[in-house]
Amino acid sequence: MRLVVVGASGRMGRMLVQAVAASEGCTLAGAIEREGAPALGEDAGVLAGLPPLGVPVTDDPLTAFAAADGVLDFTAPAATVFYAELAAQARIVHVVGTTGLSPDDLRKLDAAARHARIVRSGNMSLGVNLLAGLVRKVAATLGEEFDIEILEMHHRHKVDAPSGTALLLGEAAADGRAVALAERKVAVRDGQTGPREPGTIGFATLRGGSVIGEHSVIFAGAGERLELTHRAEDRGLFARGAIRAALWAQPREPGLYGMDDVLGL
Ligand SMILES: NC(=O)c1ccc[n+]([C@@H]2O[C@H](COP(=O)([O-])OP(=O)(O)OC[C@H]3O[C@@H](n4cnc5c(N)ncnc54)[C@H](O)[C@@H]3O)[C@@H](O)[C@H]2O)c1
Ligand SMILES: O=C(O)C1=N[C@H](C(=O)O)CCC1
Repeated sequence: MRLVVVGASGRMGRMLVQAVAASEGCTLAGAIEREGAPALGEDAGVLAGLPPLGVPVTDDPLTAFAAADGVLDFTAPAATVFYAELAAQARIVHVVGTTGLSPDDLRKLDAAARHARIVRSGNMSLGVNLLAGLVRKVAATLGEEFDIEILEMHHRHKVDAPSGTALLLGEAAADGRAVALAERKVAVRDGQTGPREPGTIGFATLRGGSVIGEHSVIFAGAGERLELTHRAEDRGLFARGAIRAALWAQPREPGLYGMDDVLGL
């Protein structure tokens, strides 16, 4: 499968280039960065700490997409919406790892998925997607007498909160309780908040250092507390998940898929 990495000089972009180079059956068909990015013109392999791959980083996605079967996109919301339209026009697979998308951005991805095969997930790891299934089940089993709180920590460079993973886990909890997350979500507490409103799903965000990604879903009841935790130890995990998603999506019909589809969960 010929894959283009957009955001090729980012933390995830470099991991994706490494993972494509290491994946049998995959070749790096292009490496794209934003206009003016310092990495333009550099070899994508060298940027990723590999020997040269003969693929220079460019800001010309049209040419790259025309010669590709799929695009791996861990960039920023506006860029992802733009690439979704291009990928749909080129009829290639679009794997979206970007988080922090607004409801309007998500509507645009839905529209693009009428023509494109899009796989989007706030977390491409097997562990987190398994955890989401467990959270759904525990939330359904325990009921509202257990308060649900989602705690996450990431590195100091992360720009969105709550994390895409925290929101994915929140959706799973809400789903387990057959409620809408948008109506139950409490993402900020400050000052005289009053007591906790029953049935809400709380989010707490920590940022610092080089933490790759840690998430705990806490079910706090009267006299006991259940905590389910995932710790990512290597960004390569997300990159390998993205390649798995691209290979899975290649023979599918246009549509918007999740990692649960890819992993058969
Ligand atoms: N879903 C997952 O499993 C998962 C895992 C890790 C990170 N992420 C998400 O991936 C995104 C990127 O994370 P990161 O740590 O690599 O960030 P980063 O800032 O290191 O990298 C983002 C890269 O995208 C580039 N970029 C921005 N606009 C662009 C455009 N229009 N065209 C091409 N490139 C563009 C930036 O220049 C940068 O190099 C974030 O939203 C993060 O939350 C998701
Ligand atoms: O480093 C990041 O940024 C990560 N983003 C995803 C999220 O928002 O959950 C996945 C974990 C790493």
